Amino acid sequence: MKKISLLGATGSIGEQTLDVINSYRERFELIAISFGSNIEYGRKIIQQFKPKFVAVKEKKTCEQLKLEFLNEGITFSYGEEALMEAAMLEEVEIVVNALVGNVGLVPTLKAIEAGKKVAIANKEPLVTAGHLLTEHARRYNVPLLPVDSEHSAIFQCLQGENPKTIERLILTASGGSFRDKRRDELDGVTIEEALSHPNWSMGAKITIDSATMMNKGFEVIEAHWLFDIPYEKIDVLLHKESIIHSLVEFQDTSVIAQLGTPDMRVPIQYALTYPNRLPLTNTKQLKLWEIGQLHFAKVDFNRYRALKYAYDAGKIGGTMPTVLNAANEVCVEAFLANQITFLQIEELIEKSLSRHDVLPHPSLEVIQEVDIETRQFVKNLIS
Ligand SMILES: NC(=O)C1=CN([C@@H]2O[C@H](COP(=O)(O)OP(=O)(O)OC[C@H]3O[C@@H](n4cnc5c(N)ncnc54)[C@H](OP(=O)(O)O)[C@@H]3O)[C@@H](O)[C@H]2O)C=CC1
Ligand SMILES: CC(=O)[C@@H](O)[C@H](O)COP(=O)(O)O
Ligand SMILES: [Mn+2]
Repeated sequence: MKKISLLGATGSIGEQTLDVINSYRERFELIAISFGSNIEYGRKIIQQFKPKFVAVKEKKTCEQLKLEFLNEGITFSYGEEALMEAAMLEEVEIVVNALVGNVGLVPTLKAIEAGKKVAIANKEPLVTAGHLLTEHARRYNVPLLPVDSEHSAIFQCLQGENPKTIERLILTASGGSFRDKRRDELDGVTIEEALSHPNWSMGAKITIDSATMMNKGFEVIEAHWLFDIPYEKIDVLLHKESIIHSLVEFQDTSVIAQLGTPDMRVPIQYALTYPNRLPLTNTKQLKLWEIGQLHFAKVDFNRYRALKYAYDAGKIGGTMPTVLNAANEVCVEAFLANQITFLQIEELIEKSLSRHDVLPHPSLEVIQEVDIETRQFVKNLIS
């Protein structure tokens, strides 16, 4: 029985992880969950899976649930400490990090320190502090198992291969909600339009990141850290169907790709069962004859400026990716709250990056300071 702690259980990845766990109850046991403010869904998960430990964001939610589940042997806790506790519980073997945002950084470090395998969907900590997470994973000899579809694809393509023979990684990109619009057509786009991803149903934050293509920029940085590949050897390829999830080119010019219908339960389940595979229930098999054609195009960095900022920030390194992520988190939240326009997301990120004096090899403390300072800078600009 694989014992799991699921951080961010009420989100899009969280829900799909629960679906995988539920279809293999004889193999997986949900020991702990965390969630933020979605108490209705959180309550349902507790009723269905009866986890032993529940971490929530607010004290009020914690107190309410304690009363509701009195005498059921469940420990409830709240705040950042609770998230860390959920990541470190003795009996847990694997932590699935399905949180959104940099809030997942410290719990991931703690999970690694506690010797847990980490299935990581939460990409923002890898952008903010990829060096710390990967150094930590090496030091504690713990695997960081990719859940992001592109990274899972690359991970699958690399099984049995010598990493030294990799020529380049090719991340596919759908182009997001506005892929059929020119840059000069992005001026008045609405939140609703931005939230309409062509291929994937995901949480709001990543859907906006896909629309700006900051998501792909984050994935470039994520790939750099997870696979230890220089930025010069990581490409992005526009592929509107999201059927090829990513590709690896080897030195002998062979290219290996991983394909499948867009369903996040595939990479989630692979991370949970790795190095084995299990049948996935209730999903569509890939029928290429029904799709007929797949499309590919080169990325225009002037159209997708956020992607360019991410490459630049990644190459500069140090605290620059921390600034990139922090500014992006504040901007996406502000866009979703109707405080800034879609194009202002890029503008404000560019302003944050260009004023920043990079600090090399930042410690966790430095990263946290830069993160807070950047958020404040962007909030001041917005207000
Ligand atoms: N969705 C997808 O298909 C994919 C997502 N990813 C990445 O996976 C991560 C999760 O994405 P997604 O599932 O879409 O996100 P969602 O917004 O759907 O879910 C986020 C989860 O994190 C919880 N949460 C958010 N903020 C806090 C906080 N401050 N403290 C505690 N818990 C918090 C939410 O709780 P609540 O809702 O209860 O407030 C929710 O459970 C992101 O980093 C994303 O980039 C990567 C590839 C695909
Ligand atoms: C499902 C997944 O992994 C997302 O990160 C997805 O990649 C978003 O699609 P695009 O960023 O390619 O639009
Ligand atoms: Mn992805």
